Amino acid sequence: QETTCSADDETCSDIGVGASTAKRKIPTGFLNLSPYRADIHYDDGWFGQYVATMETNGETVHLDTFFGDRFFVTRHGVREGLVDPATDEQYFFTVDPSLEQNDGENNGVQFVLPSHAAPSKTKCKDRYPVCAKEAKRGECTANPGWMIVNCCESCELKEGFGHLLDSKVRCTRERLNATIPAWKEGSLDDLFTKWASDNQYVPYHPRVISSPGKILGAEHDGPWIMVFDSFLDDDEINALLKGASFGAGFQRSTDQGSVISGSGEKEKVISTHRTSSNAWCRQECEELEGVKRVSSRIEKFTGIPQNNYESFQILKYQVGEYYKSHHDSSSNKDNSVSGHRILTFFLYLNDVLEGGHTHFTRLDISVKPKKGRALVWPSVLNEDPSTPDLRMYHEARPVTKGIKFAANHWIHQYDSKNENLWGCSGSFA
Ligand SMILES: O=C(O)CCC(=O)C(=O)O
Ligand SMILES: [Fe+2]
Repeated sequence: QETTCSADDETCSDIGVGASTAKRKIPTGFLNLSPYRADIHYDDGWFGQYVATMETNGETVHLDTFFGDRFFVTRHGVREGLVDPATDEQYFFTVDPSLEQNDGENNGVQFVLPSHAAPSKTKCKDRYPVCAKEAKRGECTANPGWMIVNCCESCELKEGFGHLLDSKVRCTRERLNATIPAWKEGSLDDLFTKWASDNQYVPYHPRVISSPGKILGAEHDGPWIMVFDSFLDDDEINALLKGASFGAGFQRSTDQGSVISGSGEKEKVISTHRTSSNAWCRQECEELEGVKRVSSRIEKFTGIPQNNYESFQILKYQVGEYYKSHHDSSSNKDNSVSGHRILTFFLYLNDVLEGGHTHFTRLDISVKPKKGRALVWPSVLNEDPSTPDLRMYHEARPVTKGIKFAANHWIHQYDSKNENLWGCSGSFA
């Protein structure tokens, strides 16, 4: 039978967050007849909360909802709304008592996304009712990437930003003040030579694993690869691990799919190449004392400003999990604003009982995870830092016993802070 609940009833808060009056629970079926995979979002009056994905296979998604709940649908993986082409109105669905069916079998409410539902032809559109309010309080300039893409209409009205929806206009190095490269010819050799020979690095226990001509005590002749066995102390490791649980926490790793909207959004796809989970260290995590110490140490080591770094990405591998062979930068010319990832600082945050080695597949060099160790390698050529070094493919071997925690700190050839702020890196986090 029907259940009722009030705002302080826990069962009311699974989807129908913030109910102020008693709400009646009712199952809703969502059926997708359109050719687009579609995400269902609970309308929280703000930017919505993702609840489920509707496939195009004719299967109904069943959700427990409450009367009064409102939902909207977007194209899967991005926030581009699906609209009725006749009216250009986005599909919203309110769970209304008048829609209740009681035919014995199909009790509840049904929402059908019709076959003609499609992304809007109007590109500069508000995707959320709250856009006007957000634009008014200055969000188009404070958070321009997200806002231009999601609240284009309001940002055009408020700031004249409509033309910036086109990522080719919005995302140029000139516009985003990202024209000075971190490395020129020879910078890479100079840096690794300094790390391997200057006494100031001795406390971090440097070791050259591979170097051109086997110079400076390398085990292998090849591109530069170094480790610092005492790079991190326990406080720093604990800070990174603690910060990993802030925000969204560990999520199954995704890849960037292809660009699917003119504004430059890329779909997130679950990776088969990589079965680990990862968390991004942003905001409060980046404020942690230990985390700040690690990033300023890396900045001091490299002489490359923080603006060129991505946030720490923290990785978790359970038994059997791996990351197959890949290159950390794009393997051809990189026309993105921040350019190639030129250097990877890879940090091991624990000792792994067995497995989990980082293996350079084309060089056949393996590095064992060890708590506090940093593994550092370039992804571009010394002679020309705009060209990827294709010898640097590597993989994370499966963990066979225990668990592995590690962190990436990727450094770009150009400033990446404005690129992120202006929504030019394919993700709008
Ligand atoms: O886990 C490892 O050893 C390597 C991971 C890696 O290459 C990456 O996350 O890009
Ligand atoms: Fe990698």
